[in-house]
Amino acid sequence: MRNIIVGTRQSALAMTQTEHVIKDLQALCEKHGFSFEFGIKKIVTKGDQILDVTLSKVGGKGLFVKEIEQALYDKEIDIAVHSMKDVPAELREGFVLGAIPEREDPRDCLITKNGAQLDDLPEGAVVGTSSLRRMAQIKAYRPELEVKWIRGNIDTRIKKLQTEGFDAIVLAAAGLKRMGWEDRVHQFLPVEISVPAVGQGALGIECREDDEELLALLRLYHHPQTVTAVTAERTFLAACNGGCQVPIGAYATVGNEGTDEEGLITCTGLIGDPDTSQILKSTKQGTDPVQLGLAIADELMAQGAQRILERFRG
Ligand SMILES: NCc1[nH]cc(CCC(=O)O)c1CC(=O)O
Repeated sequence: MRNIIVGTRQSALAMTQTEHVIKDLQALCEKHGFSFEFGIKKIVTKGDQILDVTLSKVGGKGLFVKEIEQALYDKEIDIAVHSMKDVPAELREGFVLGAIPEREDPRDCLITKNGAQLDDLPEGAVVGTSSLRRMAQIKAYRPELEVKWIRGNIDTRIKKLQTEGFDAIVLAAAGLKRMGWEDRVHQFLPVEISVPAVGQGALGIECREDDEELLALLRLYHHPQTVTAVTAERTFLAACNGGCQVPIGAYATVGNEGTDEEGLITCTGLIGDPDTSQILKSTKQGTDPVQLGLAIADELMAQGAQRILERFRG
């Protein structure tokens, strides 16, 4: 019986995600005859220590991931559970994403003080977000609203909605759903209004690339459509050379099984300018996620994305 140690950040969301993953893996072990036990080790990351600062100001991709990879390398842990949207384009050498399980709701959502939806917020209402991508899209859709920074874990942000003069906040639906807080959501924003972050709603299970017995289990947890969608999105992101601190979003879906469109990928890429509210967007279809991601990046570059990206890359 091998004891698998799962590393996680200590935020409520990270802990919930990790417990959820362990439950799924235990079920797979039972079903397929693996004899693993699972334990949790909490790790404090740099991203967690500086939650009150705009992350783009402190710079660095993968702020939440570095310390966790070090623990994997030192064999203090065997698995790291990440939100895919926090996973940098390239993993440290010697590590792989052993599984990308089925995606939760990819959308952004709105929680408002008085239950209003985005269209009903009065002129001058203050909307809190911690992402340049959300900021650019909300400003473009409702220019008369005031969009302000709000930082902190989701529980902190929900508290700040009540205490710090915000009328609404925008968060990832997936986090709220995993926390069991879906009933607090006043509006799930259609992806036409807010293109989600690359990988939003998906988890990535990282492990050492030579950990064969663990990889055999994780392979059973892989969700092919999610992998294809996230690959298209991440290829687009990498081609734009942007981490999660630039105003970039992408969202891909894979056609329904058993229909004519099985395997057809539809992907939208977005680069927004939170200063001018200019939005560059392109939607394309194809069957190869890498080519699709690259083609969308090319299209946005042709539309002038470079000028926006340069300002935020730092
Ligand atoms: N950047 C923080 C972060 N990383 C993952 C999620 C939500 C869950 C997910 O996207 O899987 C969040 C919170 C948020 O953006 O509201």
